[in-house]
Amino acid sequence: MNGVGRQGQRSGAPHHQRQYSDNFLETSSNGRWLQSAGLQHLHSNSSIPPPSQDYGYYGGGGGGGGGQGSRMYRNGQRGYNEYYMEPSTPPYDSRRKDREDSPNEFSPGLLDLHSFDTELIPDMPVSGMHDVASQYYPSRGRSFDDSEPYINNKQAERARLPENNLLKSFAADKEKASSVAKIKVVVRKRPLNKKELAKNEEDIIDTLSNSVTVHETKLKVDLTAYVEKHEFVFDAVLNEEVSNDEVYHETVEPIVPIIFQRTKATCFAYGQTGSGKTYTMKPLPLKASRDILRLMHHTYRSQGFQLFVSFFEIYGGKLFDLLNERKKLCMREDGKQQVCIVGLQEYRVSDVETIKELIEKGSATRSTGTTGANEESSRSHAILQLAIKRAVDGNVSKPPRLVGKLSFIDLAGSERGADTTDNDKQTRMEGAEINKSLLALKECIRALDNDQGHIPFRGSKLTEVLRDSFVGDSRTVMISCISPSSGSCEHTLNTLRYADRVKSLSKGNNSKKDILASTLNLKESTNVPLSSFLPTASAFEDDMNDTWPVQVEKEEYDQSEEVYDDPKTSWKRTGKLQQYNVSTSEDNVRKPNGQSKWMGMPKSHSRNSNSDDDLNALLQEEEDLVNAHRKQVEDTMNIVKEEMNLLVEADQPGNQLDDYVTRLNAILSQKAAGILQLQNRLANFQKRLKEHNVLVSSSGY
Ligand SMILES: Nc1ncnc2c1ncn2[C@@H]1O[C@H](COP(=O)(O)OP(=O)(O)OP(=O)(O)O)[C@@H](O)[C@H]1O
Repeated sequence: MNGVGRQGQRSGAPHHQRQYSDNFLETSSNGRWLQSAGLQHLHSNSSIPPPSQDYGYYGGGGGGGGGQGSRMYRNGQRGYNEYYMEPSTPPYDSRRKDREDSPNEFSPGLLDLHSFDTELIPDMPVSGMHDVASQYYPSRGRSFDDSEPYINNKQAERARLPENNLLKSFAADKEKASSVAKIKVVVRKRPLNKKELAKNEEDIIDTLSNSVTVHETKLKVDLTAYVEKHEFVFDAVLNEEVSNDEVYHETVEPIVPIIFQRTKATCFAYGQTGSGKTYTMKPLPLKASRDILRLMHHTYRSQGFQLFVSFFEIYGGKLFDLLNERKKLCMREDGKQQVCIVGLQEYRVSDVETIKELIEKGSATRSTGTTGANEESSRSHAILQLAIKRAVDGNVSKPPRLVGKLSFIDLAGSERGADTTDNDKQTRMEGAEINKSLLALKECIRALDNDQGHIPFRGSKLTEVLRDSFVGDSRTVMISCISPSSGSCEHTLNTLRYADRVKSLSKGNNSKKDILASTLNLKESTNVPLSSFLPTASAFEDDMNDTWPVQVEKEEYDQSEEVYDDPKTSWKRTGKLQQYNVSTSEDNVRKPNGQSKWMGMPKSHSRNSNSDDDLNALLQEEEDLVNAHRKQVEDTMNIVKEEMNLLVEADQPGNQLDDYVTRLNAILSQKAAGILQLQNRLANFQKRLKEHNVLVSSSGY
């Protein structure tokens, strides 16, 4: 079964090879993120390296391209540094001695509660905003490296436009930034690995556009096999052929410009052990740094922005500085509930080479071990932060204040109790701690999902760090990594369900898209006999175009019971549902006054809905709807059961197990009550329908 991912979607674009054979000279997408941030004028085509190539620098499966990639990187980098960077040499090299003496060049700063300001700098005037590129080179394709020689008189004149024009340009960037989704959830499927191939494990994941389908083989009581299909829709789904470059384009690239707009952004990878989190996360900070430096040295030139890097891990519930010989760190909360990490060293950097070395050093220091599922498993949560700072009021004698921050979190992999039987005591203890923190993360997600006033961020060190990602003017990208193998089916479903839950958190911001996505997800879990298990692209398309989204959206969003109480209006609204395509009509978006799209359907579509066929179809749809909901509730219960298992793993002295159990029990009862309510509604619906039937036949229809 071949997954068809985003590649297929990009018509006309050259087909990307796997990570190890990336097209190093590919420029078609170089300007995409700039475009998305309204900065397309910075698009480069020549003397600097493209912003997001994968240089094969990091190991793993991508190693094949290392040689060429590294060469390309060095060549390109030279050109880049010549223009923008102070001369730089690696941080721990004796050749650097002269630079190390200069605190401005490469200065590890010891951070404490006072100097590590997690609070963003107040909005500052942007006088003297240096936006040469947007003034001089509005067209795509011009490299900003060679901007100066091309300035002609007209352009120079434009450059002298009053300052309020520059302010407008800044405001436009800001506006563009606000259009980036608050939470973006992306799924990445990795290829089958050697171990899985050796065991003849099947690829059970299909991807199409931004939907992913898991084909779960199950047995009936009479032992006949059948396949249960679980469908999910996310903001993006990346299949096994997608390169790390493409992952960057899809995830981090659009949020890079936003951190100059006083925003904290976080990208984290989630998934079972061995699913590809580290492989996915490792290249991202370097790619982002490259883009940040470009912006700093061009669009925001002379603005006094500085870039700082820090890298630490959470291992066994404790924090360690990965750039300072694993020094133990403390986490504190200040009066404004901002989390500060006392003692964390952060490095001021101004060139990509240095950042690369810091990342490599930190990664090498990270705690890894071997688990049953991954020989080089990350046993900690690693957090790499890129902070943009600026001197307040241009006063360089004062410590610079934080402008924005981009955090990369490579979570340790989740494991089931069943996977850990081969592990030694240490590994099991680590696993318990990892599961405990992931459980705390899920608790927070659930609390946010339920709009609970209290979000238990203090449940673990991990959630304390992640607090920034979910509150205030933040942007979050979650990359859910999944294995394609049949042996990982249960894990994969758990990962996708939680990803789905995180996605639902962004509904408020991105209503139309998310409503559609969310409703489509409710189509998941359709049973099909094994014999009919022949998925095709067209079959998927058919599925996507049916009427489910409309119905489920109503079920999910319409809290107004009166919509159901009036059979007459209900009939008018629901007749010929197939004609309404959720994804295209503005009317379909839920209105602020609580009315659903149903109330706003065009009259011309509301007429001929009185035939028996329609009645039966409607009844069938309603039944299907309730069944789908019931299935979803069952799935939720399965998740809770799975969490119970995690809980047992996390059962360490001092953990408040009872609290967890009580909360999980409450969720279970709530879900059970939900099922009951749905059943009652169905019964009520059927009763009203029968009455209506009688009415319709007696009136001569
Ligand atoms: N998309 C991919 N293409 C090729 N190889 C991959 C891909 N994703 C992961 N791999 C390979 O799979 C193995 C496991 O990946 P990785 O270490 O990133 O998993 P992980 O989720 O970080 O695991 P853990 O949680 O145990 O640290 C590595 O050898 C990696 O190179």
